[in-house]
Amino acid sequence: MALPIEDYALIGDRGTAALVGKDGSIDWLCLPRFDSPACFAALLGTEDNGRWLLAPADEVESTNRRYVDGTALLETTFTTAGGEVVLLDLMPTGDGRADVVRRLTCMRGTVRIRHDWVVRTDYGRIRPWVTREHAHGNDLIVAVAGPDKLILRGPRLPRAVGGHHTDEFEMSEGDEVTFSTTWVRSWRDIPEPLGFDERIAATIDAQREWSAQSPDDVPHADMVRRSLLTLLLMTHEETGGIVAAPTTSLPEDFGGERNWDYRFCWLRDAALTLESLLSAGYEDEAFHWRQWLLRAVAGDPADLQIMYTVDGGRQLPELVVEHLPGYADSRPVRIGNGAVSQRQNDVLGEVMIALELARQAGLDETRNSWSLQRALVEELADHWDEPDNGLWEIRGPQRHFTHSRVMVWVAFDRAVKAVEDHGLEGPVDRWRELRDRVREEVLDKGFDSERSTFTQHYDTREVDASLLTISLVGFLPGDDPRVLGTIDAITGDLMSDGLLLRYRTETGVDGLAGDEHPFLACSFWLVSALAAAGRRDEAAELMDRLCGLANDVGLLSEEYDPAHGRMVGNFPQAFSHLTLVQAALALR
Ligand SMILES: OC[C@H]1O[C@H](O[C@H]2O[C@H](CO)[C@@H](O)[C@H](O)[C@H]2O)[C@H](O)[C@@H](O)[C@@H]1O
Repeated sequence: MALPIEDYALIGDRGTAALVGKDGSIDWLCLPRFDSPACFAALLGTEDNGRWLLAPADEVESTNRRYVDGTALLETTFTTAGGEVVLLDLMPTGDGRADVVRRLTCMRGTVRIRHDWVVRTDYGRIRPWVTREHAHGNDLIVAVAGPDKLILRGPRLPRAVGGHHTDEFEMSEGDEVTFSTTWVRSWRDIPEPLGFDERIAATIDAQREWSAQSPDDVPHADMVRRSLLTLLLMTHEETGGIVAAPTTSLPEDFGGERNWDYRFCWLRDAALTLESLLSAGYEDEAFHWRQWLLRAVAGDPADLQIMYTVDGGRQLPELVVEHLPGYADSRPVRIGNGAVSQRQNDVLGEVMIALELARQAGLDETRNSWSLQRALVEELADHWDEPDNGLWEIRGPQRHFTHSRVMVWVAFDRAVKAVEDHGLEGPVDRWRELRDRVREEVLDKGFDSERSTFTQHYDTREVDASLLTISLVGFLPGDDPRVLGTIDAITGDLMSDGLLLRYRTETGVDGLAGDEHPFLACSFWLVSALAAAGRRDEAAELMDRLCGLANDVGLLSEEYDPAHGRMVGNFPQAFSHLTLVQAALALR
């Protein structure tokens, strides 16, 4: 059975990423890309759905984990009655290969190690054909199934027992062994072995150099650095696509149906990620992502999707993986995401904010990049008053969500600014007129003057935590009485054990059964909104609490269950980490 979500840590090579458990088992890995089928899928099933374990065979007295400073290399220290062994896990970056490297070093005494290599391709369903071979001067194990070939290398190879490859061996103080699993397309030759020391050193150097730019003058600077590195791991190096999370179907409600696939590039999540990276001083990523965006949305602006595959593809149909029981029995396990065909009117606003920040950071518009933005704004100008599914991607009826309407205002506002402040060309009078019209409409229809709060949509008196962004995007000042009233209404209605829910599911607005837990990004937005309102002490106090919810290696999932002190939902989630960075910057 899978571990609690918080007992996993992330390693990755910016092509894909793996979850490594505190018990030394890699329980989730999709190869070669974030959205490829998993070949280790024990996270959503059992060991028989694929995993790679390296850990003491004897009882472990204590386990300590940390990332090697300034990097995403994971070090797990296991202490047993007999001694201590350190497991280093990484996926080397920058070489275009797909390898997982695991190095065990015995620091003290004697430790017996258990090795279990279980490859199951196609999301844990297919047992590959496994053979022992000899190539490049070494024995190795090769697992082949359909398009996939996985190669296990190491000084001591496990033997086939009941569909697993297992082994036990003893390590004494000073001993070191390094194993690797390499993925290639099944029709390719077995690649050269890695120079482990050189690849480990190069990966450390590259990640340290990148993370050294992370701001030090912010509260929780270590968490900010870890968040930025985590966002980097979710940015596909070759294409520039940014995934919302590297997992699918970690439940929002244990045992429930709220299980979604996040291994795709949402324009919203990616634009917000970019906004955080730019605000923290990372500018190179902006160019890369803008190129991804230009390719992904190229074509008729009417065909704009709210999410794409990592390479900008448009097909991600939502399917159910029947053979996986799901994390903590939470069915269905889904791949693909039906929200792809939704109308979400906020998305262009988020994209325009990110691109405005990129301009401010000195990234010049090319003829192509501006004409695309202009075409998208024009498309919105023709459809700006249509109802939508909102940023929470509700599966109930479409509505005029106030947050979406505010973000429509943002899209026109940033388009106007592009003309006024950056000298770009466009029908600015039309955009200005629409901007002002939608603003009046929001203030009229999206505000409940009796309660002195903005509302979730135009036909309700309910609130929604997304309304906290109203001041953050510049629609109203942070200390405007309507913003302050909204903060109070949201904290009054949506607080659960000191953390914010997105909205009240009891109203049935989202069209789903079951309930959910506080959504961490909303509480980070509250930190930013309180800071903008001048309530810095409250903001700082909440920020301290939120940072304290991260697991032992600084990672956050999508939601948190305060009653049981457990992480919930896909993990780690870009939304949580990017709003953490924004909140820390708001408190700078
Ligand atoms: O809550 C129902 C919806 O949950 C997912 O959407 C959430 O995650 C997205 C990716 O991080 C984020 O952009 C969105 O704002 C969140 O609500 C899921 O992708 C949807 O299919 C689902 O309806």
